[in-house]
Amino acid sequence: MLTLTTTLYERLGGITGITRLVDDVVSFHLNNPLIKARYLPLTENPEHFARIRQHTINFFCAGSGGPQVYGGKGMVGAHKGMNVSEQEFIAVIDDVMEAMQKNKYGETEKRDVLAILYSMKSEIIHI
Ligand code: HEM
Repeated sequence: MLTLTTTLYERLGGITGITRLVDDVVSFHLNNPLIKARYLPLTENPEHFARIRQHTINFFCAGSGGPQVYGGKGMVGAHKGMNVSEQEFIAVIDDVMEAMQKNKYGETEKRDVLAILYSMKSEIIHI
């Protein structure tokens, strides 16, 4: 029997769709009163900002089945010392869901991304 599978990466629109999504998420974060203080300092250093943005795009691509290689820190290393709260964690996920809504992704894709993000909770909060 022939089985056709589509990766989440493909369903997210590949590198083009994911780049658009990440840029929308960043812009939502910078306007979200619950978390903007965490991200605003990044805008003061354009090179650092560009590096984190590129890492985040590659992280999403690689994590959803794309060919890109993620070269940033692991989730514990990236968030250690921030003592991120549960509320901030949910705020980040809410922004991702809102950005997916804006870009008209389907319920299946939103559910898949939600499950992947939620699974990282213990590597990100209170560390
Ligand atoms: C599932 C949720 C999350 C994922 C998948 C995620 C993912 C990432 C990734 C891939 C990076 C780039 C690391 C690097 O370039 O080495 C990063 C950096 C960062 N994250 Fe998260 N993150 C999440 C939640 C959060 C939360 C809740 C906060 C705080 C509100 C946060 C704040 C930051 C900040 C400030 C940076 C930049 C760190 C730096 O300047 O080196 N993240 N995150």
